[in-house]
Amino acid sequence: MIDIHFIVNPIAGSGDHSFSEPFLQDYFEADRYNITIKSSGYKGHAIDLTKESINQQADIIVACGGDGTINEVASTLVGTTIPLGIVPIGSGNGLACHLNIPLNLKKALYIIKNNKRTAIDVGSVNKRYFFSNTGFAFTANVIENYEASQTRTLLCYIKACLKSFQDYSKKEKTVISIDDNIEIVNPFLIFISNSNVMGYKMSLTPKASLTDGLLDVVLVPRISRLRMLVFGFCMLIRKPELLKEVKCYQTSKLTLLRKKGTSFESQIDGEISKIDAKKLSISVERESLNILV
Ligand SMILES: Nc1ncnc2c1ncn2[C@@H]1O[C@H](COP(=O)(O)OP(=O)(O)OP(=O)(O)O)[C@@H](O)[C@H]1O
Repeated sequence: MIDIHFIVNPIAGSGDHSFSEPFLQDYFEADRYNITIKSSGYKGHAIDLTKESINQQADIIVACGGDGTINEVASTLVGTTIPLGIVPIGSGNGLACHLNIPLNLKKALYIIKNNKRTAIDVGSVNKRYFFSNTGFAFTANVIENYEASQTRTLLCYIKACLKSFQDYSKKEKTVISIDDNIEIVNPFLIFISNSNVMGYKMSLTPKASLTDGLLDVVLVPRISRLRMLVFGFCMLIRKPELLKEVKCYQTSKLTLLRKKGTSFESQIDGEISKIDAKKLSISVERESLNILV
């Protein structure tokens, strides 16, 4: 028998999800599969549910949600041999999009049933894992405004972007040094990505690969509002490097040092996260997560 545990975020995306044993048994026959369904009740709960499933010797653990839920489940699975399945019922679904996991529920379930595994790279910021991306300044502010809107739709995401453009000039002064050779005063954006999709099929790092042992970095210094709009357009056409102020490169590790500013306002896989440390060590662990694709 194959034990599959589904960890469902009931509020992900539209928040209208019906996972029941009879429904899943239409895809996973009762004589071959044991199905367990767990529902997360609050932020971070999926971590404990995954730990419990590991102790219960699950053969496959499936994250049903968006990038935030995947982060919680996958972070707990790194270093184990248990493969992660993904049912993308979130809003942005960035990692699922990179992996070509269909948004169609039935098709996503067949991918899990096929049991085809691949190992992907995993990013880490001061030992916190990210699978899709992490970012500072504008990208963190967008997520902060998005979370405050309480509704996870594309329209709310666009409104969060517009509000973040307005907020930018009101932010406290920050000075960030990168690998001791680049110093940015009030950066507009620092974005570090493992995957090639941010969410809603948008991308700042279209050339990123989940298996190259590298992170794709996008740095945008302080720019005028007009240049911000041009940058927004370049992002929509997936060519951020067209703006001459933008620096894009790949690396396996980097260090950010906060020389001025009270904390690193950051987002990790689309969830806001304030990091008080002065120094951030960001790196990639090669092919450390098994995933069903
Ligand atoms: N029952 C719950 N109530 C409130 N928040 C929850 C609950 N269960 C999980 N969460 C939190 O909801 C947040 C958002 O989840 P998730 O990322 O899966 O969906 P999403 O934001 O709609 O999708 P995406 O990240 O792809 O845009 C996560 O931080 C998760 O920890």
